[in-house]
Amino acid sequence: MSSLTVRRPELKRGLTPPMLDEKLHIERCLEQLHSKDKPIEKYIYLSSLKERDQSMFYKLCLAHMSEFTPIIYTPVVGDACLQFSHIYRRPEGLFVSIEDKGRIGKVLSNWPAIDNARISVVTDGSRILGLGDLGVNGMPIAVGKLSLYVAGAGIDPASTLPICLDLGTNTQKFLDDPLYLGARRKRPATAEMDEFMDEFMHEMATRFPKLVVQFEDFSTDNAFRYLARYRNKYATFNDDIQGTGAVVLSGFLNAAKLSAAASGRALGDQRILFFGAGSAGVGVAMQLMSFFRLQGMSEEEARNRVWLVDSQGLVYDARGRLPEHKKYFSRRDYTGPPMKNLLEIVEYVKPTALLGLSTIANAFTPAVLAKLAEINPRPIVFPLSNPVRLSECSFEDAVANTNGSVLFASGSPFDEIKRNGKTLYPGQGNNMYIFPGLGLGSILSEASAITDAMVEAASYGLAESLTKEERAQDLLYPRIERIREISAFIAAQVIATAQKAGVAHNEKLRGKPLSELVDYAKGKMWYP
Ligand SMILES: O=C([O-])CC(=O)C(=O)O
Ligand SMILES: [Mg+2]
Repeated sequence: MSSLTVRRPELKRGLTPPMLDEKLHIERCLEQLHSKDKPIEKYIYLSSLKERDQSMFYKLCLAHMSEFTPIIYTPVVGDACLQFSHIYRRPEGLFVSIEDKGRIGKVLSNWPAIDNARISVVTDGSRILGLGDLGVNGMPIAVGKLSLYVAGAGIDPASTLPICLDLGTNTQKFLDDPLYLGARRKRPATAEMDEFMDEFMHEMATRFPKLVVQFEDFSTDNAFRYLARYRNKYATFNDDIQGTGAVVLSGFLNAAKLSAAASGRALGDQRILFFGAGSAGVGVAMQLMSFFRLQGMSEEEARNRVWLVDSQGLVYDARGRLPEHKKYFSRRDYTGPPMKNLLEIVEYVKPTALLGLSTIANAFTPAVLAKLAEINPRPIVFPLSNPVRLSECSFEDAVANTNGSVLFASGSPFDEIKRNGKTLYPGQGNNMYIFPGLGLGSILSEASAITDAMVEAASYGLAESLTKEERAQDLLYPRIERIREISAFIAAQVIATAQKAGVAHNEKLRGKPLSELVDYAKGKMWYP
C-alpha cells in the first residue's frame, strides 16, 4: 500500500461527519425515501440521490428491485413526465430541438461522454405510456428506461444517453403552461419530421458509431414508420412494438402451457382477442404469430387465431377504410354490422386469451371477466396498458371475477393476493424484462442491425429463464430480483442469434458456446 492511500483518510478528516459509516448510510437513505409519502416525492428524492451519489442509488436499486422499479419507472415515471416542467431541478439527458435541424451533429457533439455512449433511448414525447402527447415532458421516460439498463443489465451509467426530441406538442395544456420547458409550437408535418429524423439518425451514427438506439413512445404511425425506415440501416429497435411484443410472447408462452394443461386442449389451440390496435397492440399480435408458427401452423392459420378491437369495435374488412397497420389482422370472415360491445365480441369470438393495449381503464368489466372464466378453465387475461390507473382491469378484479382461475399479466405492477390460503402472483408483462438484455446482447455482439430473430431469441430466452420454484407458483415471468441473471441469459441468446444472422461484428465472440456467452455478458456488467 502506498503511503498516500494510508494518509488519504487523514487528509479528508473533518470533511464528513465523524461516524459516517457506509452500511448505515444505506439505511439512512432508505429511511429518507420511506419518509416521503407521495410517490412523486419518492421519485424526486431518488432522482436527486442518483445525481448526488450514483453508486448509492444503484446499490439501493439492485438490493430493492421490486420496491424501486415502480418509482423510477412505470407507473410513477408517468407522473414525473406529466409534471416534468414543474418538478424540473437540473438538466439530465440531451435535448434535440426541431430548431436544431441542419446542425444536429453539433448538438450531439455537446454530449460530454461522447466516446463512451453505447445505448440511447430516444423519445419524441408524442405518446408517453398511455398518457398521450407530452412533448418535451417525455424526457423522464428515456432517463427511467436507461436507469433500468444500468440496474437490470449492468450497463455502465457513463455509456447511457437519454434523448428527448423536442418537436413541439399538440397538447394545448402544455403550450399554455408558462412553465412548459419545450418549444411552444405544434408538431411539424410528416415531411419536415422525416427530414429531421433522417438527419438525426445519420448524425447519431456518425458521432456515436457504437451506439444502439432504442425508440420509445413515438406515436403509433411514426413508431412503425421509423422502425421500418431505420431498422436495416442502424442498430435500432422500437421498444413499444418489439420489446412489448417480445415480453408478451414470453409470458403468453408460459400462460398457454398452464391453460392447455387445465383445458386438455393442444398448446396451439388459442384464440386471442386484442383490445387496442395501436403500435403496442399490433406489435404484440405480430410477435404472437411466432407462437402459432412454433406449433406448426401456417401463416394463414396463425393469423386466423387473432382478432383486433379498436375504438370502433371489431376490426374487419367489410367495415371500410382501415389504417395500414390494422389491415393484416382485419377479419375477412365477419361481414355483419359493426360490433362494438366488448362482452358481445367476447361471446362471438370465444377467446382463450384477452389482451388489453387500449389505455382504457376498467374496460375488462366483471361481466367480461366472468364470461371468459365461463368458457375457459384458466382464462388468459393480460391488461397491458400503462400506467397502472389505465390498466384494463386490476389483478384483484381479475381474480375475483374468475374465481381465482385467471392467468394474469399486466403492464404495470400489482400486489399479490392471498386467497383461500394460497398466494396468487400477478405477472408483470412489462418490456423491462426484455430491453436490458436485448440491448446488452446487441452492444456486446457489436450488432449492425437488430433482426426479428434477435428479438424473438430474447423472448424465448425470457420464457425459458424461470426456475422450478417460479414455475411451481404458476409464475409467468421470473422474479424481477433476478433481472441481472436473466439479462445475461437473454443477452447470450441475442449474441448467438446475431451471429447466425450475420449482423454481429465482435469477432472475439464468434462460435462461443452459450454458457461462455452468458459468462461473458456477466463479466461485462458494471457494479456500483
Ligand atoms: O414504459 C413502460 O412501462 C412500458 C412501455 O414502454 C409503455 O407503456 O410505453
Ligand atoms: Mg414505451
